[in-house]
Amino acid sequence: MSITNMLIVGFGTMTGAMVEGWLKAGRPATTFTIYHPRGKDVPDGAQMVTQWPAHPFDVVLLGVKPHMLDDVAPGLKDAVGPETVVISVLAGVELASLRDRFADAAAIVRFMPNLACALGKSPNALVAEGLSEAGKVDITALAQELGSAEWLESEGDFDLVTALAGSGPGFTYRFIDALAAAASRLGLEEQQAGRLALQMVEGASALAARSEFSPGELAQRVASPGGMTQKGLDVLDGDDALITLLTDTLHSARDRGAEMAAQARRQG
Ligand SMILES: NC(=O)C1=CN([C@@H]2O[C@H](COP(=O)(O)OP(=O)(O)OC[C@H]3O[C@@H](n4cnc5c(N)ncnc54)[C@H](OP(=O)(O)O)[C@@H]3O)[C@@H](O)[C@H]2O)C=CC1
Ligand SMILES: O=C(O)[C@@H]1CCC=N1
Repeated sequence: MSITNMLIVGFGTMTGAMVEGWLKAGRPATTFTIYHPRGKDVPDGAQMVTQWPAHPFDVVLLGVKPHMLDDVAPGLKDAVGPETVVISVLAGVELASLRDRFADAAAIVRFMPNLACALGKSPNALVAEGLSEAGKVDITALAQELGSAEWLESEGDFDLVTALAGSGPGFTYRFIDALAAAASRLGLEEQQAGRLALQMVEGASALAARSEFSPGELAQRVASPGGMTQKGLDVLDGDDALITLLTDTLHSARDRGAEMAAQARRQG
């Protein structure tokens, strides 16, 4: 298979970032047809349609909110043909639930990106059923244009991976704000605390991404024995405080994925 046309249903924050990334990676805008019942602005060269297409596409990308799956699935009966790969970024919605709605599709792919797609820096988790070897090559290329392609052997960990890599930016932004708020509580001017926290995280993550050292080793390189950093790390590490907090965070997000999966199963 080779992907020359893609229908996008649900062109919002997430799929908008994906298209931005694909365009930056050099995919032609003419690849993209975007369906919205009331129309909306799309990138130059992409096509906007307000009626359901009457012909099949290479790829149909689902980007509506998970609870809206059944609002759009019936309209896709002609757009999803026997050669079509359906890609879903819907959190929690399982392959089997998607297959229930798109019985004719060649393959179903769950694709979990994050908003860094727009910069080509999203870690993209993937799991599929029905995908040929050639299809896997094409979908891997699509994912790599937005960052990386992390194929999972099975769907069992998909909600956990979603919590880590899909929701993760939300948790990271909260961490940045919390650092700034903490500095502000301790007396630093609020705006300055915000700037320092954000630039610190940007530099630290860029360094970790290209360093020969692991994050743990880098932390040791920052912490002079008996110095300031070690005193702070002792707070984060004591009683596994940070790990416990993040385990609870991922656990809660993952469980919500399971609830959403159950809702999509019930509707099918
Ligand atoms: N945001 C994120 O970081 C991530 C989101 N996701 C997944 O992406 C999906 C979308 O989330 P997100 O982009 O944040 O949400 P948005 O609300 O930004 O996007 C959803 C889009 O769907 C459109 N829409 C609503 N009804 C229809 C319809 N009947 N036909 C066509 N389009 C319609 C909405 O248009 P309108 O506003 O006009 O109603 C909106 O633009 C979710 O399933 C989520 O789980 C996955 C990973 C990360
Ligand atoms: O919050 C959500 O449900 C989606 C999944 C990952 C990011 N946003």
